[in-house]
Amino acid sequence: MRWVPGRLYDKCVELLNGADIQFRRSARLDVCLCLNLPIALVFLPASDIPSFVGKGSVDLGITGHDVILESQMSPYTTELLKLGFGKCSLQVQVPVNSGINDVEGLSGKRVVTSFEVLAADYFRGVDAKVREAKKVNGEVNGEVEGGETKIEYVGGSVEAACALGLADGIVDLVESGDTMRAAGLHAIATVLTTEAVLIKSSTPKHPDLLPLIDLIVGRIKGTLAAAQYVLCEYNIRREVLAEAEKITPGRRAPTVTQLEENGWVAVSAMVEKKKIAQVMDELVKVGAEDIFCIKLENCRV
Ligand SMILES: Nc1ncnc2c1ncn2[C@@H]1O[C@H](COP(=O)(O)OP(=O)(O)OP(=O)(O)O)[C@@H](O)[C@H]1O
Ligand SMILES: O=P(O)(O)OC[C@H]1O[C@H](OP(=O)(O)OP(=O)(O)O)[C@H](O)[C@@H]1O
Repeated sequence: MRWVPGRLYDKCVELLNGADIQFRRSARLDVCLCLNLPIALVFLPASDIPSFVGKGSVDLGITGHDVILESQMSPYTTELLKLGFGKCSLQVQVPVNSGINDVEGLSGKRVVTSFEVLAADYFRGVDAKVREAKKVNGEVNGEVEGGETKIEYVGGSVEAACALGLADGIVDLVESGDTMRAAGLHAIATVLTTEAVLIKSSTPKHPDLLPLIDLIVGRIKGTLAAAQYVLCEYNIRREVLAEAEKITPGRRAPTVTQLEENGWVAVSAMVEKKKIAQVMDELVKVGAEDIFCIKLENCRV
């Protein structure tokens, strides 16, 4: 069966474009050769990527932090970079009208999920806590009894399980929360937060490829930094330069150039894109003039 592009696909392609990793993918093929580097690209379901990378069949991969944990491949893979997309949370959800308001209330009941490893791990802890509390309260005599939450796997449409009478609660990913609300559910706990990450094998099969791997990682890092930062430039009187430098310290230090006009300098520094409006406002307050910011096309950091 051919793999259908999932939620991470568009952002992955954007990242590859930014890193100038050129490829032409034929409609029916999930493997293609890169046009300008000696590498092959393999398009796989997000949940298969940790195992392909962990076993060394593929040298680098992009997938969710959640699926790396779920596939139990963390010991065999190294997370190199957080990629800033695919952000969501794995949450425990119950019907709004169930009367259950915390995970302790769900302990011992039925939970349906696509994340059976993570959910089982989580509820093992919850069940143990509930049993311990019951013991302390004298509700359990001698050996601990009952209280084990039943975790059942389904591959998709997890949110329908409660309405279908299959579950008392679910563990599923939540991004906007629209799916959860539409199914009449609400979240009572967060198991983990996740985003897409770049991973490599912890035991690479091809050590000779390490320089090429480093080159690709460097390019991806540069693409991410270019998207995250802008270059801010302004002119300022030298006597207030120290104040302005506090506002724009740059990644390492700002570049300061003497202007032809006496007593004035030009400053150039990288500033986080999300902070640039506030930074420009503050620069105006300390007397900076001719302030502008330049979008970064690409960089190496
Ligand atoms: N709203 C969301 N729902 C599900 N996953 C999301 C969401 N937002 C981000 N993600 C991330 O995307 C991952 C799933 O990626 P993707 O959809 O590409 O998987 P796939 O296996 O390739 O396709 P599919 O699961 O649709 O068959 C999740 O494990 C999670 O890390
Ligand atoms: O909070 P939201 O923005 O609504 O997103 C969450 C939904 O997205 C995912 O499903 P997906 O669409 O990937 O399909 P699936 O149910 O087949 O996993 C996830 O399983 C939720 O159902």
